[in-house]
Amino acid sequence: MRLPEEPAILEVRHAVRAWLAAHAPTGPVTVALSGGADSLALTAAAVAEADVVHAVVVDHRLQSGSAEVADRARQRALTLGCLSAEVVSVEVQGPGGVEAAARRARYAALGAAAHGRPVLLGHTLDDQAETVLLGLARGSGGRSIWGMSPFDEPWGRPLLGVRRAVTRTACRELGLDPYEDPHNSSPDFVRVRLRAEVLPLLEDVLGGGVSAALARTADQLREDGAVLDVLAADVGGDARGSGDEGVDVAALEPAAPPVRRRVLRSWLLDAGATSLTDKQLRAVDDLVGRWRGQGGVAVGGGSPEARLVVTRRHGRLSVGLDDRGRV
Ligand SMILES: Nc1ncnc2c1ncn2[C@@H]1O[C@H](COP(=O)(O)OP(=O)(O)OP(=O)(O)O)[C@@H](O)[C@H]1O
Repeated sequence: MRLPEEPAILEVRHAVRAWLAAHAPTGPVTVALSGGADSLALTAAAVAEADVVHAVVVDHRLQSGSAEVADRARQRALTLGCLSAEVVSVEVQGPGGVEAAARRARYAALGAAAHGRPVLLGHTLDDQAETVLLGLARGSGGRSIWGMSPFDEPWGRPLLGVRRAVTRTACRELGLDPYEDPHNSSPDFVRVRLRAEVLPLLEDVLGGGVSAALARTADQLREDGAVLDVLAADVGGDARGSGDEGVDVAALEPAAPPVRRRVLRSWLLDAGATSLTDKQLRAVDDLVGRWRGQGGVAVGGGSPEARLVVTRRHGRLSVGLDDRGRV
């Protein structure tokens, strides 16, 4: 299908072209197509810009008629010029609520269907702004306000600089009527209320440009954070030794606290810690940077009978299970 030379679809194409040049200059790509405006515009632009495009549509089977919605998206992908288009049905189950379970199932299915190709997702600048605001408000650590990365292999997000309104206009220019997921307008979802109520209010009070500013801030923080990650990988290589030998305090202590906490965080996650809080991480770091012979620090993880505890002995930190009464 030949695309019209209209401003919105040209903007989407430009974004996809720039992404391909930076991350996947040759070869086929997979597009994750929900049938919504963002991924429809993305698919059309990808077909125009990439060598070969395969589309994958995930049917979560959570609403009646979902198979028809998925099949319509599949046919659209073929009409737009994708070389192949398949629907993958998934079983949505497991912990953490339906939304989280659907996301897990979706990413697993998309990853499996991609056969090693980059998978392009239709997240826009507005999605990025919502993600950053959510992370900021929940206070779940610096990393949560980095937002989404343009390329986190295999996941590619070419539209992070494109407004949602542009993808909608692009669909109109293409004569496509995108699927409107009823969840996207249900006030039961925090993200929907952020989109419909909070961000417009912030834009009004602060005089506009809030979404773009949030997205820009995320980009800057992600770049800064990546530098700290590299430093932490270096220090961690010296301090952690091999296997479960624990952490050598002398190798870790000279590093700056944010670097130390990164090393400790990845060590603890590898050791099975879960839901690590900033408070716990700082208490573990105190065993390094503010040592005064204090006792062990319990962190999330372990089992109902025994908790995971970090202790310092003979210049090394170690982590192990301790029964609940002891520390
Ligand atoms: N059912 C689906 N099938 C294929 N791809 C999908 C599907 N749903 C979403 N996607 C892909 O994910 C992108 C983001 O979708 P959406 O914003 O609805 O998901 P989200 O749950 O907010 O994202 P995330 O899962 O990263 O939090 C879409 O533009 C599309 O590329």
